[in-house]
Amino acid sequence: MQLLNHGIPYEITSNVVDVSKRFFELPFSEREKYMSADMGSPVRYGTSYNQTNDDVFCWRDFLKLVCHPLPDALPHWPSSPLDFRKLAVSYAKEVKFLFLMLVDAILESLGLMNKKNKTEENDEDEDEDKNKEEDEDEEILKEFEDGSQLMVLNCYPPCPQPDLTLGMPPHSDYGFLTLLLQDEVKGLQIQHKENWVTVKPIPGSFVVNVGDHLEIFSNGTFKSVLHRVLVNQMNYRISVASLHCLPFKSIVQPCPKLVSETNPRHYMDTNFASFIEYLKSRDSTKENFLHSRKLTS
Ligand SMILES: O=C(O)CCC(=O)C(=O)O
Ligand SMILES: [Fe+2]
Repeated sequence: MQLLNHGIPYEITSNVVDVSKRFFELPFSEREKYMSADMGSPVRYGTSYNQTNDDVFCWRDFLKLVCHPLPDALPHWPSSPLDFRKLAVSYAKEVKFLFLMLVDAILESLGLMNKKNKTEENDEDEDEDKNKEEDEDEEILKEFEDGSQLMVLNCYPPCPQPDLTLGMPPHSDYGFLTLLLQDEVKGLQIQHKENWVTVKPIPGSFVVNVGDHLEIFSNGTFKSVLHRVLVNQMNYRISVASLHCLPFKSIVQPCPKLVSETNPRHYMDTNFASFIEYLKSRDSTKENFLHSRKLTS
């Protein structure tokens, strides 16, 4: 899905793409300051997926920025280019707000949002049950507000032999939703009915990708989307992905209200620790993470 007319000023999206480009143009000595093998680091620069244990490298540099809680993470973000933090922060805040609007709509589409209706006059018993449900629904939304946000700046340099490699191999995103901004260079493809379809870049628009957690939470109503990135001989390509999840410590599970005798749960509980375990043990012959959380009956 591509999202247009989302209300985020074009200046903010184009500035974050521009400052990302300038970060990747810095001398390596400046960029390498942010290299870290620690997956929990608030800022991490690297190549491929994980240059310490990938067998085959992808044609990609990345900078990962933890965005939540922002006051703790921000002092670790790059201070060069000089306007980096300012532009990345204003983008991160806008995109989080947009994510929450999308969550609200998704919860409603799943029948999980009973909007508070303060003006309506109902009889009192009914009111009490209704209020309880409304409170539970507000709780879910509150958890998303406190949820984690990870921003990934991707840079795919021109490649002399693009047919021999990929910018990113096929994967689905860990997390609930990813809001992805791409520059005007083609490269992103999503899998649709066994075919790879190129997503046409529309300046200022967001590609919204369903992540593994939304598939689990919705008990399979939403399906996470497999995607990959091609590289080309001519152009640098920049993308900025904002991955949104529940708080790191939360258990992700099919929403109890969506599970019933006729619609049993299709996924095990999961959390961030099990994902890290999976990443460490990953080899290219293994099933993907979501698959490893599926219940078979
Ligand atoms: O560069 C892109 O278009 C996709 C990036 C992506 O899939 C990711 O960062 O997870
Ligand atoms: Fe992705």
